[in-house]
Amino acid sequence: MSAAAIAPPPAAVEVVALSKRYAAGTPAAVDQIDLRIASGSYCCLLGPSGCGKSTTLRMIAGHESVTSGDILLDNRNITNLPAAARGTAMMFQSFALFPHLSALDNVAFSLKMKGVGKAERQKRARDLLERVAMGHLAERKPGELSGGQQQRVALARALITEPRVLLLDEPLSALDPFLRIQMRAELRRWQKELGLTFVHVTHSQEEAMALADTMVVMNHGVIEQVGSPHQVYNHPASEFVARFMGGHNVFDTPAGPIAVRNDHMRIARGDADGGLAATVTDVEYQGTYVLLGLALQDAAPGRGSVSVLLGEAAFLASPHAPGDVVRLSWAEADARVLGPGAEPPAERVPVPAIDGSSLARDDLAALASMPL
Ligand SMILES: Nc1ncnc2c1ncn2[C@@H]1O[C@H](COP(=O)(O)OP(=O)(O)OP(=O)(O)O)[C@@H](O)[C@H]1O
Repeated sequence: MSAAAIAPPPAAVEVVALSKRYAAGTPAAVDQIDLRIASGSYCCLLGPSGCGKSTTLRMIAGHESVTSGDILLDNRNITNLPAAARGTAMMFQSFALFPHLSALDNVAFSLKMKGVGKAERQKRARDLLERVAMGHLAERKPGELSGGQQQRVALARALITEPRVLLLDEPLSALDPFLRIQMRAELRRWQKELGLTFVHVTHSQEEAMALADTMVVMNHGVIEQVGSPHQVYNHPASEFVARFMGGHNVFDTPAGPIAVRNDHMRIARGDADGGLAATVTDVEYQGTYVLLGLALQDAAPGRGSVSVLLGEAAFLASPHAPGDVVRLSWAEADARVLGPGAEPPAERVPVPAIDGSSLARDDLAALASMPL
């Protein structure tokens, strides 16, 4: 079966000044974010717990109401449409499969709800299960499948509605670490094969780096940075992004804070000239690399911890042990000047409705509150 037979062309997703406030008087969970996700791309929403990434995904899915702002799919305003009419499908963390139904019936379920005849829905479900290499296990119930197999069934079930955008909420976190890496490669392969737009929420930097064409780093309900994994890792926009992505040291300089990747740090003996004096506190052997933890000798409180990642051969050629005093430096070209980070936005003037359906939302709300 060709990818084209599974789904219509993928759609670009756009959110405009999108906000969610769960209760009056509380901070916005999502605060007037603007984002455009390219058609056919793999986008990861990334950030620490509580940053608003799941709320954003649920608003795109139609599982959460929008406080203000708009969501567009290929320029069609879907903000007020019910979840089933949006052209999106959601794949959940726990896969949410029905335990009493076979894999085949799980996949066919939404077609049954739509009134599609048994023969037709079973054929389409079987085709999709074949597509995700699960045809031979179609009669098994979820409890008789491994985590990875359940994930494939969940994917087939999401795809049966022919979505233009697949929304994935921490889809790998229920899997053990080994399977997670395997399934992440499968997700990436499926996305490329199907050519769909995937929007994937994760709190794992590593997962986002491995999967995304575009990473969206969120913090406190706002977007800190949007870019390819390479851009975000090599040019973190703010101290928050540098620290959240990991693998960076932040130094205060007269020109403001800078970030230097820990594998770009230079380390010299304590009696060398120049650089910052530091004491080695930890040595962690990681195989290919050795990670040194160090304490800077002159640093403001809370800003003295740094790390240096050395290749195994470099470390063995010049080993370090806890207690060693060293001097740290970096090439100027490896220093990234950090910006102040995203600020909570000022109240914005509402954006005019793109196709009038934002107005329709207010009209609907007014109608809904009218006595019959
Ligand atoms: N149903 C709800 N009612 C009230 N507040 C909520 C609700 N859901 C989320 N929140 C709050 O909104 C903020 C953003 O939550 P959200 O679940 O979007 O974050 P997240 O980044 O996905 O976090 P996690 O990785 O822990 O799921 C948090 O402060 C959270 O407590």
